[in-house]
Amino acid sequence: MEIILDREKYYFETVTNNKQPSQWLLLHGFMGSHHDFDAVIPYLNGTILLPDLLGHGKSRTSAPYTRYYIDRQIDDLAGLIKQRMNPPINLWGYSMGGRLALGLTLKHPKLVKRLVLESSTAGITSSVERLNRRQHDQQLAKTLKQGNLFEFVSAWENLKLFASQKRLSLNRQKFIHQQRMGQDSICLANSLLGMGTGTMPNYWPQLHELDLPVTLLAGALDSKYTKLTAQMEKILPCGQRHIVRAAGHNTHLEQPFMTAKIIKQEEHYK
Ligand SMILES: C=C(O[C@H]1C=C[C@H](C(=O)CCC(=O)O)[C@@H](C(=O)O)[C@@H]1O)C(=O)O
Repeated sequence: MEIILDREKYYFETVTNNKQPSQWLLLHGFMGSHHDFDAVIPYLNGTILLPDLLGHGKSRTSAPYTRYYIDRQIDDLAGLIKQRMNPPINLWGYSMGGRLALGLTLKHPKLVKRLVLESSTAGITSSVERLNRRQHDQQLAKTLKQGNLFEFVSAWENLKLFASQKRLSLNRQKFIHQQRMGQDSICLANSLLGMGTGTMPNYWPQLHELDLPVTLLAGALDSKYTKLTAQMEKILPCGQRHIVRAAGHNTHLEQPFMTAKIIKQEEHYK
């Protein structure tokens, strides 16, 4: 299905698992798509909306990088929730999708009743680190703008962050590789420039405002995001962190059953 949000065409799919009233909006990560959560969806209850985020999958655009600013995308997704869902909803973001989900919940708190942040962050607090990250992302964007998608994806897949994915079945590795190789390199470059981790606001000072249940997920093999989620849990009034054993950054891909079990276990209490 497609929807026009602030003059941009978004593609999304809807899965209805059962007659449970739960509503989920699932936001994929960088270079992902609505297929990102295929392995975990069968374990969820109710109705699940899966958009391709701006510049990803079938939501391609010729818009400049400024259209990707997180605040613009937050308002796009708020429009999707208001027009196609019955808020407040359950919102689950993975990695880049988690940064977007956090920003959406902070800006539109009435739309979200529960937030799940998988392997995500509230941004970079140090202005020097932010500048360094922006410069790093600009270099990555330059590679993509030169059309070197294969070179970019190969380097990305060899990041330490994704080392555990080399233990996945060849089918699963092929799935995620093809999902990345199927992207538009110019759109990816603009996504990095417009809403990279160094460009987004620093949300850390606002975390204490979130009075809704927040489930924090991190893979036991992902040392960077296990530390980041521990810091977030200390600040969040209703934060609950779970470490997914035998998983790295992408817990829903590497351990879909355990990831879903944690999500549903928390659902029981809320
Ligand atoms: C490389 C780092 O940060 C990137 C890693 C994860 C995020 C992401 O969405 C990855 C999705 C995937 O490939 O499965 C990405 C983002 O938030 O946009 C980060 O830039 C790092 O070392 O933190």
